[in-house]
Amino acid sequence: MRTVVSSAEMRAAEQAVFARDPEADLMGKAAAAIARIADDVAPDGAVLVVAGAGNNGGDGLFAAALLAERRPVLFWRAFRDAHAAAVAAARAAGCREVDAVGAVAALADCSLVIDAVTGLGSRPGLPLALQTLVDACDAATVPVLSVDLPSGLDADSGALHPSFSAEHTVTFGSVKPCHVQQPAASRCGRVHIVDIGVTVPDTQLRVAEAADVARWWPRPDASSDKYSRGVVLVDTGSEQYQGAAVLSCSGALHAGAGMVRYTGRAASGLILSRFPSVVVGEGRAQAIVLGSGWGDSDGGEGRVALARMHSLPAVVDADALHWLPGGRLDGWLLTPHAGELARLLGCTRAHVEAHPLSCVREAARHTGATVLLKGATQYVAEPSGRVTIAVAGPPWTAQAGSGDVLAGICGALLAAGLPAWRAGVLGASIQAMTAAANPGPYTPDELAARLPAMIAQLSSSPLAR
Ligand SMILES: NC(=O)C1=CN([C@@H]2O[C@H](COP(=O)(O)OP(=O)(O)OC[C@H]3O[C@@H](n4cnc5c(N)ncnc54)[C@H](O)[C@@H]3O)[C@@H](O)[C@H]2O)[C@@H](O)CC1
Ligand SMILES: Nc1ncnc2c1ncn2[C@@H]1O[C@H](COP(=O)(O)OP(=O)(O)O)[C@@H](O)[C@H]1O
Ligand SMILES: [K+]
Repeated sequence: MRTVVSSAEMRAAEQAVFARDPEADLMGKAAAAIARIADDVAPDGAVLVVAGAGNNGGDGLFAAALLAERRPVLFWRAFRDAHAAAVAAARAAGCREVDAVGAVAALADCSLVIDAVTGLGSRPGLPLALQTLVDACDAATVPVLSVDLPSGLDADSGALHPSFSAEHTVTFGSVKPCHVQQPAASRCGRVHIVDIGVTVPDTQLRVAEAADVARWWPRPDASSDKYSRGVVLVDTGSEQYQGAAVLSCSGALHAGAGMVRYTGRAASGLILSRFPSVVVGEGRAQAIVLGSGWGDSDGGEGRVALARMHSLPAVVDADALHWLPGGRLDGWLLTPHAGELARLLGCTRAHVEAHPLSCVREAARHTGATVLLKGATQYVAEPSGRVTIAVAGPPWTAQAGSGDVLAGICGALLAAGLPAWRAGVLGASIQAMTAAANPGPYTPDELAARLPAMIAQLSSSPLAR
């Protein structure tokens, strides 16, 4: 699990270092890391460093000085002002200064551009001369290594603004929101996190990693039976949306449920023909999955209320989200997409998309449930305000039916005894990781069938220990 720190939290942590040791050379360490990564990702050829007026530019120019010991380096002061000591170091090391026109012209001969224009102090957007260079970089397909973040983005959000598109980003201490929240995250390329001696604080935002999924995924042992592994009661699908029932059962079974009981309104013969191990009808269970593919079929309110009376953990998906009972929904996992969350909160989808973190937190705080907001970035918010971002995957899973499979996976994890936040994080992560390992337009049921291989691989990998 990695902590995600805001620019203010990072600055405070940096100040704490200087309070302890006023001579601490954080910029020197940052510059050394930038130079090392630059040599790794583009070992030969000239480097163009584009430097801004603040410390981000300072990092880049000190890195320029180090790189100039072994290769040609050019630099452009994009705002004229620049960190004076760093400019002096770059000049003394033999770096050649160019102007805006020279920077664009230099792209033809450069193997790497280091974007050190703005970092934590970045205001969204780029001045025209810089935008011209960014366009030229994109057209010339010269790889960009961004320092801290692609200049132009806002460190503290996932929103898109005119910015560099980096192939690599080197950041310090820990990731910032723009590195892990889409769509901004897609501009960061591969993110290298470098320890420069700043102690990162614990925060209310974290991002899960493959190792967390491997460690926490429930595995049967010699004492396991179908009940201890977890029985999931699945009330999904309807006459109109029969496929949703098949998909959520598939998700639960392929995620390792001990047993799936189906109590929904789709034709049981259809489900049994795909999954003969499913047991049709009520019975003992440890978790319930509700709502995927209900459409406007009757009795939603009563079915959700009944589930509440069972006092079991529940995954509440899709149409069941319209029928949330009053009171605190402790132990429940709500799985809305942005439109469904907007309806829950009484705001617009655009508002949720612009402010996903605050919206998902608000829904969890208001309902007392854990809320998994689905989409390109998947946020799992607990009523306490803590949010965990699931492992990211490719956009191939953006298709009808993925959410139904995900609800089933989360149901299996709840039934295995995982707390709701962990079920949400692991469910969303394993689906994304399976899609990443099987790139292409696989249907949701084909991807569900590939979950067991992914789970087996993770469980036997060193990450699981
Ligand atoms: N906080 C930390 O722990 C450390 C920070 N370091 C570096 O310091 C950076 C932060 O430095 P600063 O606070 O000086 O901020 P930045 O260097 O990120 O940016 C501030 C400067 O850029 C200008 N600016 C910002 N957005 C602009 C825009 N859209 N158009 C035109 N000008 C714009 C500002 O007016 C200001 O002059 C970090 O990103 C990192 O690279 C490192 O030196 C090491 C440690
Ligand atoms: N851009 C994206 N990248 C990756 N996954 C996505 C993206 N958009 C949506 N998803 C995934 O697609 C699924 C959509 O769920 P949902 O909208 O409920 O679909 P359905 O109800 O049709 O099953 C979720 O599992 C979500 O994680
Ligand atoms: K930058």
